[in-house]
Amino acid sequence: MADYIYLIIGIAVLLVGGLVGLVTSTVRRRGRTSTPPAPGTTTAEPRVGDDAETPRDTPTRTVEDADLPTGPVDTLEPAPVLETPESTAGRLVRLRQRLARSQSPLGRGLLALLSRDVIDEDTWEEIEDLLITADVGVAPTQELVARLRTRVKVEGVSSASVQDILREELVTLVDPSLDRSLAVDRKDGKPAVVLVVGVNGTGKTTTVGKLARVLVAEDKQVVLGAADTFRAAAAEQLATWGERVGVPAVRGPEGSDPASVAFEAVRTGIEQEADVVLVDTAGRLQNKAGLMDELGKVKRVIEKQATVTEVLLVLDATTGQNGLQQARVFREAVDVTGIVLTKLDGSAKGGIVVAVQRELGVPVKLVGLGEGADDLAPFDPAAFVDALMGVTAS
Ligand SMILES: Nc1nc2c(ncn2[C@@H]2O[C@H](COP(=O)(O)OP(=O)(O)OP(=O)(O)O)[C@@H](O)[C@H]2O)c(=O)[nH]1
Repeated sequence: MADYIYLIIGIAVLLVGGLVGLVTSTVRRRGRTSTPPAPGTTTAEPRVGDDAETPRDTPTRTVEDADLPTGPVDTLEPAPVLETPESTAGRLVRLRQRLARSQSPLGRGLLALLSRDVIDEDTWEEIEDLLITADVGVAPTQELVARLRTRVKVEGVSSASVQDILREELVTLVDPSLDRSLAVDRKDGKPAVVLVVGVNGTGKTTTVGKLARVLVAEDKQVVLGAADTFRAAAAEQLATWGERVGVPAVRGPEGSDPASVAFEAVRTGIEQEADVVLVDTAGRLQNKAGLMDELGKVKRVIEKQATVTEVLLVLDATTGQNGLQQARVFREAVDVTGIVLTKLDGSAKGGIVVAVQRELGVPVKLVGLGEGADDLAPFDPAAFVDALMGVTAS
């Protein structure tokens, strides 16, 4: 009897052992043949040392409840949605008010002084001080005060006439006769080329981006050239400005020759039959000779293919005399044809418009009035003076 029991136990042990061996080898075989999980995904099977799955609070859905895709699944990236830049007319109305807010202390101050019952020598001195504090510059200030003195003496000082006299004389000072149009039309069957120069931090790259938007709003086809190869982020920044409005940006590796990037950008512009190529440059002011070499070379290289139709110098309105010093250095390095005065929204010293035009003998063509993408406007002397005097309706 005992023999039988031992025999049955023995057979049972063999059977269980065989069964366990069979199951293990099947599992191993399955593990070898299954495809490895895609990167970033987790396997469903727990492994040694794995924690148990966190219990889920939400009720599980049955297959019938789940929303199944009805059509083919689209795996393509959605096309980027291009922005529509604000039209020039629209931005002028908006920016005029901003200009008036920042510049009104000068206009209001002048008007208050000229409206005094008696305008004596002290008053004229106060007027002079006010103009000089607003960065108008000594010579233009003296000129303006001389003209105001004469007219006040001849025409009297009723409050209405004083306002008119001041307005007219300020417009004359800003010089409405200067040609402020931008040379951005194709020339000789080639794109116009605008070289944008200025010290880093003045808002140069931002201005190129904003200007591209102004031109796109005018239905122009634009190509950007990131010839500021000194700072890698500048090229990146410019490319982003371009992408937002569907404008291509030609860039080179960090530290590469700015002239070769400018050349490539113009070549691309010619190939694509663009209207304008806007070239951003690095304006390191380490010394005048270096700056002249760099900008001179960029210009020469561009002109092997197309004419540089415009050289815009970007100046920060908040830097006052420092900005004028920069203007002098750049004027010697390259033929500046227009000035872009940025950050006028952050400075109550709008007189810099007058001073910088006198210094360079070239007009302010554009003004930057904020960090927004469409906060760049053409400079209009009459609108500027109206803003100074708090008149925003014209
Ligand atoms: N408030 C105000 N800020 C401005 C204006 N224009 C530019 N900025 C700001 O000025 C800063 C410098 O602008 P950038 O365009 O990077 O200056 P940059 O001269 O190109 O400098 P790099 O790229 O180093 O060559 C940014 O924060 C801009 O948003 C403006 O009209 N008003």
